[in-house]
Amino acid sequence: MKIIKAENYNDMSEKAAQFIFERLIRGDVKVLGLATGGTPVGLYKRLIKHINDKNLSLSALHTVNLDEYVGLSDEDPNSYHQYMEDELFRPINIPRDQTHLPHGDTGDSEAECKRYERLIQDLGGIDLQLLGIGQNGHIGFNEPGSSFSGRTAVVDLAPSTIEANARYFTDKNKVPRKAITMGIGTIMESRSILLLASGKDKAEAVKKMIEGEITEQTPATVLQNHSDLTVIADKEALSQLTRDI
Ligand SMILES: O=P(O)(O)OC[C@H]1O[C@](O)(CO)[C@@H](O)[C@@H]1O
Repeated sequence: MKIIKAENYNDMSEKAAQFIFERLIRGDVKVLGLATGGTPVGLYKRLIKHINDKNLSLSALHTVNLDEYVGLSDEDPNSYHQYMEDELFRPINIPRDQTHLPHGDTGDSEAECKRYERLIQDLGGIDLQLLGIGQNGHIGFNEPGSSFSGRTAVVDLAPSTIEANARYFTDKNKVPRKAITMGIGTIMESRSILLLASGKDKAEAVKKMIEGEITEQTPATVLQNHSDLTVIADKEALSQLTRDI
């Protein structure tokens, strides 16, 4: 595991944008795994600028997102489809049939999970997967207790996750209770992983992820077993580590 310490959120975002952009330019990343949530917003802003300033062609790139809420259509303003349109896809020139997310409203989520898992395999797997981390140590929407060998599946969201994500919804009662998420087994097969964390709210989860016992009760601890994991986190998120970075 490589840990890169950032001064603050902006510094984390710039370091992460550089990290991804360098690998895109080198052609190392043909399939890029993307994340949603508050954490990567600053990274996406900067990545857009790097891509557009350098006129980098993304014509061969495929992206696969970690998750989507069950019950929301692709057009729903709270869907992760719309988040990705707003935060990354619209401002860059990427073929839309190469940006992939699970669909939340197919009416047959089990079949959708199978389709999405197969798609990832058909693309040849993920070269670089971007992750955030939940305060309870979740990755994607894999909540505490999720199997380390899980594949893309429908999951129930933890009450704390519903609470944390309510800030994006006008009505807290409208936060979906279920999501489709890439499984931990699927995520762990990514050839490289980049995890971002910012702020003291994430410090306990980050400490467990880096120094804690590997347990399904804290999903992110499985990342200790990954052979190519980079963590870019700011000082506050790293503040509970017992060792100095
Ligand atoms: O970046 P945030 O908003 O703190 O969210 C952390 C994690 O929680 C999720 O948003 C899911 O609740 C993940 O997608 C994200 O990685």
